[in-house]
Amino acid sequence: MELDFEGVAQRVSTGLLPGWDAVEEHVAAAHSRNRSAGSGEVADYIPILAEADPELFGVCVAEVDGAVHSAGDADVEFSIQSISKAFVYALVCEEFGHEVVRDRVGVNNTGLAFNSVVALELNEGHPMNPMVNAGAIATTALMPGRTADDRWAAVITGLSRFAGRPLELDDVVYRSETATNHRNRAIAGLLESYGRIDVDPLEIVDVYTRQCALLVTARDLAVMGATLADGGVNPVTGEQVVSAEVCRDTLAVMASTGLYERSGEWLFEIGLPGKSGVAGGIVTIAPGKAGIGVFSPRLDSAGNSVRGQRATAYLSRALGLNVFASGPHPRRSTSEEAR
Ligand SMILES: NC(=O)CC[C@H](N)C(=O)O
Repeated sequence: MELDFEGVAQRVSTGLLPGWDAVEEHVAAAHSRNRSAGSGEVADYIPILAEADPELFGVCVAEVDGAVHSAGDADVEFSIQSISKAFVYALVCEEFGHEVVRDRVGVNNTGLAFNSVVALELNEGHPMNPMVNAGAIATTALMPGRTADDRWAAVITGLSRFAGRPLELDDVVYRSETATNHRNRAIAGLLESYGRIDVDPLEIVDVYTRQCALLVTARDLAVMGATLADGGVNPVTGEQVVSAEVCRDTLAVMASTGLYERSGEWLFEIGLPGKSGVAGGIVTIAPGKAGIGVFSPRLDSAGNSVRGQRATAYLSRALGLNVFASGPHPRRSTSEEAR
């Protein structure tokens, strides 16, 4: 797409959340209304994830002014899994800029499952977007560093800055996925065969597997999301983690591909950029307003948390976050128009 933005400033969207008490009340309601929603299955293709307590359920909203509201198991740790893809993508965008990342990794939905090999083959090895495994592995391969260890260090440091605290690896999850990630190794091998990565495929899958095994809480996800909602400034630590342009680009990709082949449905119901992970987390961003972090391990067939989707949908509606929702602008009075 050839576009011309020369001399056109990016205007910032405005709008406020309701007051502190109302947000607090709605976060509690998002939890209580969905606490007994029982459908979905805990992921088991990574063996250790099958052991998660399916009843865990946490909801958290972090506002861009630093206020944090939570309900339920918002401080229980779980592995970040695919949610990491959005934040690693932001770090790589910060490093290389809009065009390079758009051309190398892509921004279009595959319409296929997150771990699809067919999607790669159908697109001549182009990874398509950073939120599916192929694009995420290609993105992790762009992280700065000479060795796999350097890249891993850059991932853990970068994601910790988004969370505002030092994140740690869940070694058990990492080892469980390493023993079973043959499909991701196949994807990385294909990426190499198509000349789409310049690093050792097995080494980069290892960094990617570690990145997915970082431990976070729903609260961390809310703060990480709020950083993307706040022009790249972590609202709790005050640190500028990435630029505002990078946030805009990352959120656009999340909106179109963050929930894989269910992204259209997500946008239709919730109207916000989000990213899910198979451990049961979802991060959602209301630009200029807040980040939402939810966690509950039971998933739908696309790998998205059932209670998490329900709680986020409630919050989007109740807090007025859907970016497509508008009301009629107050009309000018006839006397004003006559002037
Ligand atoms: N959807 C996910 O969360 C998938 C992440 C997982 N680590 C994988 O690569 O399969």
